[in-house]
Amino acid sequence: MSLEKVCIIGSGNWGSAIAKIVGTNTQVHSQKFERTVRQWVFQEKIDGQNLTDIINTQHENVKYLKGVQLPENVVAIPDVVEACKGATLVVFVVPHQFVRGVCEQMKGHLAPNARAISLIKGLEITPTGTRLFSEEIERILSIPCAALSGANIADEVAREKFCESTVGCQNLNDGKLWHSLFDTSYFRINVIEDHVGVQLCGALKNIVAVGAGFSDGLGYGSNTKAAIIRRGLMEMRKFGQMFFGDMVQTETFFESCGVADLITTCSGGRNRKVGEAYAKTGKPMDVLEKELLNGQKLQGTLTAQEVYEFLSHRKLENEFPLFLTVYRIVYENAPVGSIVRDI
Ligand SMILES: NC(=O)c1ccc[n+]([C@@H]2O[C@H](COP(=O)([O-])OP(=O)(O)OC[C@H]3O[C@@H](n4cnc5c(N)ncnc54)[C@H](O)[C@@H]3O)[C@@H](O)[C@H]2O)c1
Ligand SMILES: O=P(O)(O)OC[C@H](O)CO
Repeated sequence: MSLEKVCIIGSGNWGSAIAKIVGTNTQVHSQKFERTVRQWVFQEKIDGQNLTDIINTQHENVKYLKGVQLPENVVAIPDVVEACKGATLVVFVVPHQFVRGVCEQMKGHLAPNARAISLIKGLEITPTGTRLFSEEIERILSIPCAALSGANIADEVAREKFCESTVGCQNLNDGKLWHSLFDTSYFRINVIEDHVGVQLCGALKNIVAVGAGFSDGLGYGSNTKAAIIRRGLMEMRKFGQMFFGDMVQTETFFESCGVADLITTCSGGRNRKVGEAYAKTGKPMDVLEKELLNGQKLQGTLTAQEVYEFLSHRKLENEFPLFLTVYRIVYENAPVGSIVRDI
């Protein structure tokens, strides 16, 4: 049996943390995977040096995951076509606004039996429809795509602090393979057959996290945040039921990708952090993103806008008061205090 050739598309904070796990596991399971893991890195200069050269010599992504050693079998490649050529397993981990462009470049370069997994927390939403990134990847590249999502703040995972994550897939044989690629003693994977629910949770929780940040910035306490989390969870489930019906299982909301991710993201995530700073300073979100995240990307504000456009097109925005309020605060200058008054 030939060995699986793994490639990672993306090298931000989560992309780097996952490269550490994948690079380790291809060595542990050498009967299944080729040792070398190719990682597509969006090229940038750090003090005059290419980020890819730094990763390949120092084995550290000094911009997006400072202080964490990457396995030396992870090879950073700036050209996406070269990185993915002939790959049989493709791990997508780029911020959601870049997925389509990257996929278009990869067309025709993967192995014929390739499979993918999306670690992206976002949805492809337009006023006329909503698509999961697994569907978008399947549509553009004509390969099956599973999803991984969970209560996984990248810095904590990279420092090997115990957590769980959920793989949602349509084919349990592929699920076993993804389990071997990602599961470690500190990153425990549960495989379920609900790739839709896994992705919906990962995307929508980012809107709730921005709301939790507003609450923190206004000085409200744990009770208020718990109320935002509870209402957020209800809206996430309702969105799933309304637009994906039986494809989303209620049990999925009790997995790591569901309530656990909501809790962690509303406590320690970037969306929460920037939401808090917005409530305290009133500076525009894009300015705060630049000031506070050093090139990392906020996903919750964009998702709030995309979800609002999708819902308002159907005159359903009032059915989702928390999602609507986060949108109005960010994009319509609604007072931050409406996060408790209007939900
Ligand atoms: N960071 C986390 O803790 C975490 C955990 C779980 C899931 N996620 C999800 O993983 C996905 C990727 O996030 P991340 O944290 O790895 O990234 P990030 O936000 O840390 O970094 C942004 C990345 O985008 C790249 N980039 C910038 N401009 C680009 C362009 N024009 N085209 C392509 N790439 C470009 C940057 O080089 C960088 O690699 C997101 O959907 C996120 O929600 C993140
Ligand atoms: O930092 P955030 O807000 O993008 O959240 C990170 C992860 O999704 C938490 O699981």
